[in-house]
Amino acid sequence: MKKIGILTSGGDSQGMNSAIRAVVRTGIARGFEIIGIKRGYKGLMEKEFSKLTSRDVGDILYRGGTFLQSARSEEFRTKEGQKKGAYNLKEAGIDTLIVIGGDGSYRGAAELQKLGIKTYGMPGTIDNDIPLTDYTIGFDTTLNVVMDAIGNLRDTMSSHERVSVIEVMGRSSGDIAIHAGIASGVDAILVPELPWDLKDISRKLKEGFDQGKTHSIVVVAEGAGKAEEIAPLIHEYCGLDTRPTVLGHIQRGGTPSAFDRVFTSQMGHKVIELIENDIHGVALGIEKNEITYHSFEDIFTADTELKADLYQIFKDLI
Ligand SMILES: Nc1ncnc2c1ncn2[C@@H]1O[C@H](COP(=O)(O)OP(=O)(O)O)[C@@H](O)[C@H]1O
Ligand SMILES: O=P(O)(O)OC[C@H]1O[C@](O)(COP(=O)(O)O)[C@@H](O)[C@@H]1O
Repeated sequence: MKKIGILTSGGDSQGMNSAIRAVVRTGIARGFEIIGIKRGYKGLMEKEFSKLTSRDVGDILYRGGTFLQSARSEEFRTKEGQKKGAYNLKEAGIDTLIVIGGDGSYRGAAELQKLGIKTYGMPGTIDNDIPLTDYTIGFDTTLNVVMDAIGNLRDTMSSHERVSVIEVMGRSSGDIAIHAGIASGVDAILVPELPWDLKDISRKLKEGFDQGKTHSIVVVAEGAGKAEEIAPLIHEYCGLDTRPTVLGHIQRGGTPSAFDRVFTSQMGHKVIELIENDIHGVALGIEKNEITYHSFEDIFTADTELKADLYQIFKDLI
């Protein structure tokens, strides 16, 4: 019976469990054996393999995180580590591997493809920073978590007439900040992809308070700066009382949204179809509401989309 390996790698994201469940259940129904690999490429190095049954993936659909767990592996970054990974898979009779993770995980999968393993990627990162997919796994859930947190902060900031400076995740992407910022009607959004002028922002915040506002919210993507540094600067520039909040890993938890559950189920189903058709060396995505796939090479060379149009909408709405 053909064996298919599956692992989750890099930062976990809400919906990974749903994707694993869909792969296991569809795969078994089509006559494949699904082998779960624990702790991403780290577990691949250490041969942490075990066969997954339909029952093993019961009760995980609505849980955040990944029951296969995730890790980062320095050993796997090396050529020797990658050869060891391919060897460990072949030794266990696994010639096909599904990797759920972000850009780094995709790079590892592409290396394994060159070493004779048929690999597949699924975009598992809350940051939404994988090209050729409109959404990544967990992004939608994270937006809802951030939106709730901003709502809570707004309540208390309003009572005390303060400015809340909220740092959200996104090492090199402003997607969480822009989407959550628009959804929450915030006053300023700082992202790594676009320039910003803190003195100008501070002046506008002050104008708002002078016109009767009782609170203001500034969202900062972590790749653009630190809330702990930006909050005192705003105070220095305009005199308003400010408070920094780093949302941190709270954003990566929580039960997956309906959107994240449904599209990961579709992707898990689709990847088994690709395996049956012997199409490999590709990563899946969702584009215009359709599950699509592209070669790793196309993903690595695609332009990283700047969300300038969405940012412009935000500017027009404040
Ligand atoms: N350029 C690369 N080549 C091969 N493997 C890589 C590469 N970059 C990252 N990896 C592997 O993928 C793992 C996850 O990558 P990382 O960048 O931490 O997360 P993500 O996949 O979420 O971007 C790393 O720990 C490493 O083992
Ligand atoms: O949990 P860690 O290892 O501190 O990683 C934090 C990072 O995880 C992320 O949420 C997502 O990163 P990945 O692309 O590795 O999934 C980043 O925005 C953040 O900088």
